[in-house]
Amino acid sequence: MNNVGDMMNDATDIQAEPRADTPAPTTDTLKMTARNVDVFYGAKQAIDNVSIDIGMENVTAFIGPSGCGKSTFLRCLNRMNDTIPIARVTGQIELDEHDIYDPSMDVVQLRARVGMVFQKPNPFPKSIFENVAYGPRIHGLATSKAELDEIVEKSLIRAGLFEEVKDRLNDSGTALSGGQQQRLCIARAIAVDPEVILMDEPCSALDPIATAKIEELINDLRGKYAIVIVTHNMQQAARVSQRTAFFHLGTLVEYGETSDLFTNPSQDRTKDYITGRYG
Ligand SMILES: Nc1ncnc2c1ncn2[C@@H]1O[C@H](COP(=O)(O)OP(=O)(O)OP(=O)(O)O)[C@@H](O)[C@H]1O
Repeated sequence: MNNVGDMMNDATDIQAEPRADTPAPTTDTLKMTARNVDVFYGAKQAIDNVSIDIGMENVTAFIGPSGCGKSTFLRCLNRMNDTIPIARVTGQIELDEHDIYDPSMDVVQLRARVGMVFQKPNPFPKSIFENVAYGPRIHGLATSKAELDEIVEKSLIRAGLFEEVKDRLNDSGTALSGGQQQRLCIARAIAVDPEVILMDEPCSALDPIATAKIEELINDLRGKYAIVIVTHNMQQAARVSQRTAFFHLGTLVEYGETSDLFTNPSQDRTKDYITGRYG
């Protein structure tokens, strides 16, 4: 299925699944779980009692109107909110059943295991090679130059960029096109061997062709990493994800199979959103 319209047509083929009330992706290997998560910025509450399970095999999309808390919640999953002084997170979030907010958790390691790709491509002002080599080097993943070269090449191949840059690895990463820069950022995340990749509107700064390439890449990476993507674009959620979580006003309204949520939402608020009544 390629778009929401196709889904509507194919609605009769879709298997019924447990719905919003359960946070569990029933057929996936569980990778991350969040329970009763609240996030406050100072006195303002941005996330209210969110519980969700993130599976390994499927891409999970977070959708919802602007300001509903999608990015805030995404950033909880690798403690990126720690970098915002007024942000306070309560509740429990586990990665492979280990509490990521436990004081013994090494946040640098956590962010290698749970990598992040941002809205605006943000390569370091260094060469293409160095952008990818930096993480493996600081995490001690290569014992020789040959090993480091191999990691860089493999990561660029996996990010679908190698063919375009193999003859100019010493050129600056910032000289690439926006779409190439975003794939470089994905290669950078991949290079430290993550288990989860969080993507915060990774295509919002890209043109349609670059967007299509990133979506194709997400499909290729599915199953190799648990992938969570925040997107404003419902067609994109339908194209790349198998699970969708709909957020509204800081709450998780509904979470289920993407095909199910778009064709047969269980909540009125989800229905209003996907039919364009607000947002
Ligand atoms: N650093 C911050 N300091 C204070 N408030 C913040 C901060 N970041 C987000 N917020 C507030 O938290 C709420 C949720 O914002 P968030 O960016 O998570 O929503 P979103 O659904 O990702 O929105 P968008 O789709 O527009 O990116 C909003 O009211 C926002 O103003």
